[in-house]
Amino acid sequence: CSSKYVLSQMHPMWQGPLAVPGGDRQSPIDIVVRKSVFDSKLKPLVTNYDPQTCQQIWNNGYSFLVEYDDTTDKSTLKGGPLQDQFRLCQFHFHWGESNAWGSEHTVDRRLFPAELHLVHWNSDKYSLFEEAVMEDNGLAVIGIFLKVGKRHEGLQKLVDALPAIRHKDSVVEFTRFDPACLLPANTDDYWTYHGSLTTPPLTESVSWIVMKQHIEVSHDQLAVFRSLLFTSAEEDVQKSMVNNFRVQQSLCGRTVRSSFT
Ligand SMILES: NS(O)(O)c1ccc(OCc2cn(-c3ccccc3)nn2)cc1
Ligand SMILES: [Zn+2]
Repeated sequence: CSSKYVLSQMHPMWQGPLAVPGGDRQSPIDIVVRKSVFDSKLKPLVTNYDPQTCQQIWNNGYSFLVEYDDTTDKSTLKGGPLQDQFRLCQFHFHWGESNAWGSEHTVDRRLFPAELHLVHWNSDKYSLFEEAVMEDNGLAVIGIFLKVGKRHEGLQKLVDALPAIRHKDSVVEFTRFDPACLLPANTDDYWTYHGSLTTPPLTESVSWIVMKQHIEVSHDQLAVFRSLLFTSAEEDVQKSMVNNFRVQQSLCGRTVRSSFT
């Protein structure tokens, strides 16, 4: 980007750096459909998730994370735009205080009420997430838009666990959850671009894969997300965990490719 610093309009709740030195591939972005470039070399995504690797669910003060055992290649992502094999380490969501907004990416400026991120790291090249997160081809994140509609049966097990992790830093055991149930029916159609983490440390290490097809969850299921708190049990002022999204960042000349015409 022309400016040396990309001012990230950090949400008030963030302590992170206000400016990212030399940030020219920051996320999220607005996906301008008619400017995306079809790439026939983009393959279908290949996910292989083992529900037995699901370990815990916790509130990290930004979102709630479902964490997977990533010490072996049991839950993996490959194909799509990726050259290497990536291991699933966690998934989490971003959402608004109302159904009118909440997603991080937008499509032709359209906002969705929430967005799911499935976070994977390059296990062909690195041995730990913490290592991969600093490298430019270290991570692959699948972004899936949520719309309010019919109840998502697979999501309910996760929704039922949320009251137990209302406060920041609370964690409960969470097992045998198959993240494949959160994927849309069609995973062949996606946009992909090189970007960054959308929360600190905002490192520019992510191959983003944003699904064209959304999933549906019920109003009540999304309302339980909003019952979570940014704050820990000891704090005297409790703040609802809502609007935990970053605003769109400049494209800085990047091309968004599409796997479909
Ligand atoms: N929202 S998003 O999908 O873009 C997304 C995905 C993953 C994120 O991880 C932050 C993080 C970094 N580290 C870390 C720990 C030790 C050393 C280095 C880094 N731990 N968690 C943030 C945002
Ligand atoms: Zn995220």
